Amino acid sequence: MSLVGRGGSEGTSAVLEVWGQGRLLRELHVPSKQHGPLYSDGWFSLGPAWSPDESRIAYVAEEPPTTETPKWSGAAKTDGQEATDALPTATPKSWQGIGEYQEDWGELNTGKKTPALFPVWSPEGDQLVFTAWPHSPPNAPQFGNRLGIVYCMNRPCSLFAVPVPPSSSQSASGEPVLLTPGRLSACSPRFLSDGSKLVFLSNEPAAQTMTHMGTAELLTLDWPGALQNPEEGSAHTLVPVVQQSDLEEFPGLYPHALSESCFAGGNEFVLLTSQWRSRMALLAIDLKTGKVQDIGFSNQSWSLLGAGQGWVAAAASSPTQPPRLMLARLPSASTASKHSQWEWTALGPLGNQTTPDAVQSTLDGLQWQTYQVKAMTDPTDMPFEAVVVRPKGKAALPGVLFPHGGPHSAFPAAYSNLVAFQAAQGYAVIAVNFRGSTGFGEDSIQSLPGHISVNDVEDCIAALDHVVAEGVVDRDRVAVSGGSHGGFLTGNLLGRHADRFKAGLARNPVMDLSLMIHVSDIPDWCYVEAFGVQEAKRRMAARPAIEDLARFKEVSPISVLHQVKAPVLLLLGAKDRRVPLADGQQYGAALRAQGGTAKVIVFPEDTHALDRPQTEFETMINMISWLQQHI
Ligand SMILES: CC(=O)N[C@@H](C)C(=O)N[C@@H](C)C(=O)O
Repeated sequence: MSLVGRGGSEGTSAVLEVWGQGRLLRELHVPSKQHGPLYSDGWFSLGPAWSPDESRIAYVAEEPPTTETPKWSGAAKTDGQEATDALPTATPKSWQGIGEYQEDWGELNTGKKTPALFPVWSPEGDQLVFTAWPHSPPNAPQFGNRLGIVYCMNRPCSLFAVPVPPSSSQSASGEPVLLTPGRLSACSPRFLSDGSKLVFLSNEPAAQTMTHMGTAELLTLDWPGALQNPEEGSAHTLVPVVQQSDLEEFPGLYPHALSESCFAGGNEFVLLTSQWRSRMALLAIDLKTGKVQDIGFSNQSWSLLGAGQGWVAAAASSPTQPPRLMLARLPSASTASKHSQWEWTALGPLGNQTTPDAVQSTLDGLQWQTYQVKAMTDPTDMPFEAVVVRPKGKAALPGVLFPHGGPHSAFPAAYSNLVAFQAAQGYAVIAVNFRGSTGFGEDSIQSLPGHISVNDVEDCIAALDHVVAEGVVDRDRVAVSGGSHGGFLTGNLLGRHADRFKAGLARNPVMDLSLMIHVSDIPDWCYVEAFGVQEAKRRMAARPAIEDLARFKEVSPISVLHQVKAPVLLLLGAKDRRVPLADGQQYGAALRAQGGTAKVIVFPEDTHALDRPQTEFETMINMISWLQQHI
């Protein structure tokens, strides 16, 4: 039977639908006094889950809101008066106050306050295993607020098991057991089908260093041994952190989570999608040896959809090919270690939507290539890459330099509407995976904090010089475009290399860290990236020192605004809690005040990603028109 959870209407906080035999079999209405809204956001929960015998359901929901009736003890006492107890009549009975402000989990998690459970059922159905995030992270005790969690794998988290109470009982029985002592990070618990092991991910380097993303580890715990004897060091590391790797070598793991159905070949493999240099790779990891196989075609980016009943389903795409549904029969245990045994069949476009002929012929007219670029600042021995998408042909084209956000993320050579659209309009889009991007080893990630506005900026220039020298891009017709930290790079490139760019396009850009630090849901990010890991740990404070603000200013685009010559388009989300609206607005106003050209568009309902369908459309139209006007 399958389960669907949805929000309830008046009086109920959730409805759980039980489906079977192609119809709705049962609806369970949960009264709103029981708990708040149901979670199925893919971070705190994937939605409701059956116990192994399908007799019980576990899910994550918001705790009921706390309300408080204000207390008042009558008039203030004057000198010489005897203290009296609060007057019972002084407490209003007919209404409730709103209670103390409760923090939530920041950008994209507005209103989510106390979920902190992501349960999976133990194989016997007698325990729930879950990930818990402490509300005040032990690696950043200096901040008085809860810190944002989206795109932040550095938030400490642990695995716990809690005994499931008997059906007759209303409350949990027994204390939760910490399964991962001694670790700052453990998440995504998944049981092997035979119940012998718990497989999980750890983002230990990110949690230790505070960089928002890092190289992950894959680990196992014996079950139920881990429950009976949870000791530091009892987890077995299957895939360790990779510090650095050569071009053809495995560069480490960068998954966001393990998928719900991630095991293949009985208990032979765990499957996951991970950044591999400038590509998303589909990996099969041998659960006995930890050997990692890249099982997709290397000219595509992959995304695992699920595995089960002898099959693996995945989506594969490239910058010039929208995602296609791919299916492979799971190889038998004896042949699975040979790469050639993974034979994929393309079933057609994902979502069953055929690509219209006009779109297909436009895409057929595009080409893409990944370039290896040499760094010009220290450390020069670290690899980085640029993916160029452009119309077919030999002529040098007007270029759009396109650095990604994060900064510890990457542009994978996968399909992107925005990039394909700009290439289809005659531009060469140069997506730069500068040093510090994910997918190139932990040393590369750690090389950037403390050097932002220098190394990331100079890598973008080196990538641009490289493709100009290759004859791909016309040096005199270049724009720079990016979002968030990519917007930070856009602003810095426009100011620090003003003669190189004819236009700038920035989406929710970080233009002034000394402004952002006070209002963002990730103030720690400003310290780590501006000062570097060690110095950031020494300085971090909820109330930054004057010298800290000076450094934030120094690395920020706002400090080189006076050198900007290009017109700048700013696309901003009014509900962005990561890089608040004021950051882009201040930049636009200051650019105009010095006689420059700024066009500012504010999307009133948008958050950081600017990804609501109409916003995406308007963003693309405005960007292309800006490019056509100015380069
Ligand atoms: C960690 C983080 O959110 N950093 C922002 C400044 C940023 O660049 N965000 C990325 C993820 C983005 O592309 O929006």
